[in-house]
Amino acid sequence: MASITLTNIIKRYGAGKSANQVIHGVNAEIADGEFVVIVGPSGCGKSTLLRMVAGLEEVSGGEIAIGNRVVNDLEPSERDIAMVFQNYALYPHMTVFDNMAYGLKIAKVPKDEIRARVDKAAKILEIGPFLNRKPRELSGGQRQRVAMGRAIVRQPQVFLFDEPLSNLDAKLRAQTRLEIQKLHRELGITSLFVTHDQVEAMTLAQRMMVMNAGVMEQFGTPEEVYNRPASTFVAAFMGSPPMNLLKSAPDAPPDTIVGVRPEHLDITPSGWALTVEAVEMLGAERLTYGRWLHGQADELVIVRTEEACAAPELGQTLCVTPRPGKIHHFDAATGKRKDLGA
Ligand SMILES: Nc1ncnc2c1ncn2[C@@H]1O[C@H](COP(=O)(O)OP(=O)(O)OP(=O)(O)O)[C@@H](O)[C@H]1O
Repeated sequence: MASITLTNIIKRYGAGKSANQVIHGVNAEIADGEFVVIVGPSGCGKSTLLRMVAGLEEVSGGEIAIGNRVVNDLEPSERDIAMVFQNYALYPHMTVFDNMAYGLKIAKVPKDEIRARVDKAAKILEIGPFLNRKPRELSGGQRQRVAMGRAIVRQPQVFLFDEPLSNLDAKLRAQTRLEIQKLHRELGITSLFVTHDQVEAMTLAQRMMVMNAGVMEQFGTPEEVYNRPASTFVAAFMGSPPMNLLKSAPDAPPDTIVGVRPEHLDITPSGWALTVEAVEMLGAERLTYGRWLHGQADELVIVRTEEACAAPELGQTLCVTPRPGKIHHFDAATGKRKDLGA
């Protein structure tokens, strides 16, 4: 196993005047055995970052080290990594066993050893009964497990996952998420996992890197990222519905955006007076969308309450108060959290 160190990583596509820089100096230290998720919206550069660690993309600047070895100039096959892709990339004409064994055969691992490693991985992933089937005879979830099995048998220092769950339906995705967690607990292999799905990121990550337009906005545990977002971008990206970000809250310091999560607004006899515009019933909870007119300002505020609370009527006035200690302050010019480091 090994740590991964990213030092001032830069990526440019193209050259000269048409060069397009898509990664702008990422620094991160991923500990030996850690499970780190790279999350961010489409186009933010997460796949590019992962592919640079894999050696599938060249690094334009900076240094990537796996363990104590700088790998910038090493071929993917020399990096001691295994990658699991979104589309599984299984060989259709080979059995499950042969798909899992293929990399080992190429590496001239002895036959007995291959058999033992494939059997062990098949047992962990519960795909033993399918070893003689072809990929087309498997469900999407089973194929995804074969793809993971192929990575496991190589006993790499590092696992790289590129949106491996996005082709699965919601139920299977949730189940496979649990299996990946279990796998990581059992094998303890350093893992980098790319997703655009914040729920996947929150549930899988020991720490997560939140990317925005080629910049790493925050690197922290799910709790840190949710409870102390480093910027308005992170505050809005993590959490559904997102944090309310108010440009002109009364009593706020000048040039400050005030953030309050929808679940941290309590309905009170007085407070911020919202006009209810929409109510959504989501089962265990209810979302109320209210317009807050105060001074020159006109802002939409989302309130999340338990389903048991009385349902607000459209058009009624609803007063809410942020819960003490749950208010976030961001710099209006930069979007950065104001009490960072405090
Ligand atoms: N081969 C390429 N040539 C030029 N630009 C590229 C290339 N690959 C990616 N890009 C650009 O780099 C940026 C980052 O792309 P990347 O695929 O890493 O984003 P992503 O966060 O993984 O997005 P998605 O979730 O949609 O896959 C995008 O603006 C993309 O258009």
